[in-house]
Amino acid sequence: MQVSGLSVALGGRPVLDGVDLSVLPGWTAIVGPNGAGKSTLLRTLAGLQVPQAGTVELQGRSVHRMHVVERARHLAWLAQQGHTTGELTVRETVGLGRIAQLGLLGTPGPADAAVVAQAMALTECAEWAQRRLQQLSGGERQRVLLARALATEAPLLLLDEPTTHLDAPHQVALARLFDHLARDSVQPRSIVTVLHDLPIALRADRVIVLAAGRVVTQGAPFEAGVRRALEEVFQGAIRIEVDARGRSRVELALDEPQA
Ligand SMILES: Nc1ncnc2c1ncn2[C@@H]1O[C@H](COP(=O)(O)OP(=O)(O)OP(=O)(O)O)[C@@H](O)[C@H]1O
Repeated sequence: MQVSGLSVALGGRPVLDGVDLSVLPGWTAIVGPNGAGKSTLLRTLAGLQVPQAGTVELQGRSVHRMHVVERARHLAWLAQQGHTTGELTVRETVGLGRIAQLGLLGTPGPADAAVVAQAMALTECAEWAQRRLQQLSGGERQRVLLARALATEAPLLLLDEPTTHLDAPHQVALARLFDHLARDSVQPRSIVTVLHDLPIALRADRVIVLAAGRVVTQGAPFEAGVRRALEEVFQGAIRIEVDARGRSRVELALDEPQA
């Protein structure tokens, strides 16, 4: 995906200001302070927010000009407050993801059921297949909505705060799942996540630091420029160090006096 000169204004205020970036294969984490424009950027990449200027292209075509079902075949989007119909069961909800491949009128067959079952297994929600969404906790619902996104088989996943509501083991499992999906030998996916959770974000292949509607920097989490940009945009409230294995480790600067 190629993004050029993207500018978005909401309520008469500029929210994104000339954003240029390329979504490369692998896992990309978008991070930055509250109000930086992260969700707006993701919505615009997903074709849901029309920009005042600039383009978002997938394989040379504007996502904003694609028909909604065609777009769903190319990319899956998970909202920060994911929309669900509480009356549906988990299996039915995940099954909705198949509309991306079948269209609105298609009839799912055994191959579709297998994709749905695999998506539920990957996010560990298969054991609730018959339960209704309204009977699930926030974290459980989040995993079902992620399974719905996986069931689309779209090669690009745009996920807004996918770790929200998840307990620590499931956050870790999700980071491993993103690694696994990005490196799958049969069906590798590009994954873009908006994340406040910096320890998870720093496990991504690539980090985009956004502040005040602009890309401050982008690169691998171990790059000094990325670490410096993060410490700066978060105003010294975090410290990032690189460990012996070359991994970036983040810590809240709880014991240091704030300037
Ligand atoms: N519908 C809207 N009308 C006017 N302003 C909006 C609207 N939606 C968002 N904004 C403003 O746009 C800016 C960016 O919002 P956005 O949700 O993209 O930020 P974010 O980086 O995802 O923030 P957070 O980390 O708090 O989720 C904020 O200042 C927000 O108040």
